[in-house]
Amino acid sequence: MKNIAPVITIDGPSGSGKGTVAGILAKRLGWNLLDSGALYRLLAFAAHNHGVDLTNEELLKKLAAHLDVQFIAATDGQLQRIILEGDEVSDVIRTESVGSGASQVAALPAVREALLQRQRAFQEAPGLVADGRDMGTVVFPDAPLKIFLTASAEERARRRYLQLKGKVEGVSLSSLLDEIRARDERDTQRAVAPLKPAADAIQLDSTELSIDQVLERIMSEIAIRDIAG
Ligand SMILES: Nc1ncnc2c1ncn2[C@@H]1O[C@H](COP(=O)(O)OP(=O)(O)O)[C@@H](O)[C@H]1O
Ligand SMILES: Nc1ccn([C@H]2C[C@H](O)[C@@H](COP(=O)(O)OP(=O)(O)O)O2)c(=O)n1
Repeated sequence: MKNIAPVITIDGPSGSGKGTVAGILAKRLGWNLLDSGALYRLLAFAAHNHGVDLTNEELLKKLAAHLDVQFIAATDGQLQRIILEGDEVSDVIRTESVGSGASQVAALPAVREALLQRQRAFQEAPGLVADGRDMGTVVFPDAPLKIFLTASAEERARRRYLQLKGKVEGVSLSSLLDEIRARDERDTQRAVAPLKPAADAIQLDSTELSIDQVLERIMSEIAIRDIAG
């Protein structure tokens, strides 16, 4: 039977606010959440732990197919928790070095293929908010609402800086800007499922918008489409 749970996709580059907005939206609607970037981050992290080279497509494909991961949904006052092979890794996978590894393994076609069904399995009633790079173009092409969230690279680096300052030692705005630009380049230029807006995506530039203003815009698109009951 066809799965009819509606999906809202939020794609865009690093630091555009996808994860924040997707998390709040899922909570507000009472829907499931797919943080697809976490899967690529988990794979890069697991590869590092198991001594697998980030260019070894065959081994990475196997690792992706057998990733022992649990997503524990957010509850009041607690963020979503991610458990890899029995250990909580929610925070350690968020560093820029794991992000860069994620972007490298994500360019490998066999890895993307191995993670595809795992991502589609999140499409369950009453609905799904999915964030990433190819949610609207490849994973959920029939989603009734697709958002492509952007912001200038300078603003995205500034947001990351504010987010990491005090938590991670030695962060600098200029190195974050370089890393964001390198990741943008790799994610948009790769041959398979590159970062780009779906033809039917609504493009939102959040450079000058607050998180609440972005949410307001998305809520009005949801209301227009009447997709959340
Ligand atoms: N519109 C916005 N204005 C200001 N800060 C924002 C906005 N959207 C997100 N942020 C902040 O920017 C940082 C990165 O956001 P995040 O949701 O992790 O981005 P992404 O998932 O696209 O990488 C977080 O600290 C978040 O609170
Ligand atoms: N659907 C997705 C999600 C992430 N990726 C890749 C590309 C990204 O640079 C890395 C990390 O993604 P993630 O969304 O966690 O990163 P940001 O929070 O945007 O910095 O994974 C992807 O190729 N496809």
